Amino acid sequence: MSTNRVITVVQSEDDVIQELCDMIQITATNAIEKDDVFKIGLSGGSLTKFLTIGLQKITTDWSKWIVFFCDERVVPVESADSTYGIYKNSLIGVVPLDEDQFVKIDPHLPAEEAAKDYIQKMAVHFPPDCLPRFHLLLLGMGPDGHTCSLFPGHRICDETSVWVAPVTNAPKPPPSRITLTFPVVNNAECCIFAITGAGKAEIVKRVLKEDEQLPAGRVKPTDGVLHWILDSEAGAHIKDI
Ligand SMILES: O=C1O[C@H](COP(=O)(O)O)[C@@H](O)[C@H](O)[C@H]1O
Repeated sequence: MSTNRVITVVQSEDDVIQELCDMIQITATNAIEKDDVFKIGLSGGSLTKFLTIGLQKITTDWSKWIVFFCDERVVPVESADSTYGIYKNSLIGVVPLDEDQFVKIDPHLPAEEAAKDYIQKMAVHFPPDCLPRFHLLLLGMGPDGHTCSLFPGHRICDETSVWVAPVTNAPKPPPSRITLTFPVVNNAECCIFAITGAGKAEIVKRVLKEDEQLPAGRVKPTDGVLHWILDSEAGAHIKDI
């Protein structure tokens, strides 16, 4: 099986949010029709802003959503660095998602234990004895080409034995994190990168040239679809690929 990659360049950040949320709505509808549940993984960073704005506008059966994290920072939920904390404050009460629909890390554990605990929590929602297959993973990318908390050159980029790995020395603060590993990311039915801004144009070009030194360039769902949604600034150099 090869990855089906689709690149969409739109004008502005607002257009990226619109395109992203249209895709989320379609993917959720299809998943609920097929499996009676929608299993989605969220990232942090700029995606939190996109979803806070965009998810309010979609039409879906929210009761069927189970929301996981592609990565999470091991910090208290009250911290501005907690990805769950951001979604909790910006989404709950705004869209009809309950706190218990989020599969959250235990931020009181050290990263190693939090990763093991998260694997147990994930296992409740996926069939036994096979890799979890998410309906949708929403991914971001840092200007260094990291995605989830998979940073360039970090040994966990080559981790194949666990679904979720701890990171205790992330080069971007906060240092303590957990992250899905590549086997799980690449087993998803669909992955979407939503990227904006001129600061990411150069790295977008490198990743789309399939530079496998860069973690984002290693996202290649083995039996799924990979979407890149870019604004005109982030997509400025893609004619050169
Ligand atoms: O630290 C993180 O960074 C990436 C990228 O963030 P962005 O602000 O450049 O969009 C994000 O996808 C990841 O979830 C987060 O933990």
